[in-house]
Amino acid sequence: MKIYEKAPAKINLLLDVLRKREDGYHEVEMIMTMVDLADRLEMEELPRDTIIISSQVGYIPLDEKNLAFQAARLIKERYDVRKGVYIHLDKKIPVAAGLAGGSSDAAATLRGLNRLWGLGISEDELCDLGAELGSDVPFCVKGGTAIARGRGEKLEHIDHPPQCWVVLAKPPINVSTADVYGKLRANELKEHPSIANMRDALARGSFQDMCSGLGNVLENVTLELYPEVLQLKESMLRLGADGVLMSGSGPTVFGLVSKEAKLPRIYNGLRGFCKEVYVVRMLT
Ligand SMILES: C[C@@](CO)(OP(=O)(O)O)[C@H](O)COP(=O)(O)OP(=O)(O)OC[C@H]1O[C@@H](n2ccc(N)nc2=O)[C@H](O)[C@@H]1O
Ligand SMILES: Nc1ncnc2c1ncn2[C@@H]1O[C@H](COP(=O)(O)OP(=O)(O)O)[C@@H](O)[C@H]1O
Repeated sequence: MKIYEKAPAKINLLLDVLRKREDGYHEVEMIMTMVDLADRLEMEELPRDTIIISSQVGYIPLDEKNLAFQAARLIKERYDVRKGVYIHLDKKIPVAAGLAGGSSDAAATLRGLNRLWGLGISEDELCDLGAELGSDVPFCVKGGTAIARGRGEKLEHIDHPPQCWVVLAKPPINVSTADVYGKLRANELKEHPSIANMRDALARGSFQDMCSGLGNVLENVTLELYPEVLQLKESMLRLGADGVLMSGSGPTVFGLVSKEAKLPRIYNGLRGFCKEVYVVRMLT
């Protein structure tokens, strides 16, 4: 039997860091939501007790470094499953982009293998397993729109954003999340974006207030390392996006757009100097 799972990308409408913790992670407050750009996973049981990963792209690891591999190994160990699985990753989400592609693949693997092997694991338990794989995996297990606290694993679901277009542009650089957090001076942050205002904007369905409430304290760190990300932000605004922000640790920049008629100008303008541009919808 073959089963399929979609693994959508996330964006951070808001990302605040409260402090650095003793364990090296940062205490965060984020508002995350999913967009309609997804990897597609195909999973099939194998007669041998092994995990095999394949993908149509050549630039991700296919061994135990792959987060889908780690998710399959974890679920097999924890639930004593002595069966094998073949997982094909049809990658559509840009890699190391701040869009949680790997985390979403891990989450989709947990959901998929729970189904394939009829394990009856609850969604909350899948989230706990996911937290062992990465801070963003629990959110990717549940999806929706949520405030994520702790190191990202404590979730509170909130209202979805008002429907709009999301333009994603990824410059040709790979950003390491650990590097960006490592360079952040969390105790010296002067300004913090307001979770309360953003939550309120979503509750009221106010597109305008959502755009003006966007904020990400990791942005300045990545902008300093890669000035082209700032150029991308400025171009998106100039071309007519209503609100613009870097997602996660970057380097992908997203623009929120309410009017479809604005899209061709923004898309064509960005494609002039950035190969990876996607126009998608919020996944509500
Ligand atoms: C920044 C965010 C925002 O959504 O996303 P991305 O840019 O990676 O998509 C996340 O916080 C990333 O989550 P994720 O990519 O799952 O991170 P992990 O694998 O758990 O951690 C990678 C490294 O980032 C740092 N890290 C991560 C999360 C956190 N709350 N504090 C940290 O300091 C740690 O140095 C850790 O070793
Ligand atoms: N299934 C996967 N898809 C993409 N990248 C993966 C996967 N498994 C492991 N990786 C590795 O994880 C790193 C981060 O990738 P990704 O999750 O796409 O980025 P981000 O953390 O910025 O959202 C990359 O360096 C990549 O080599």
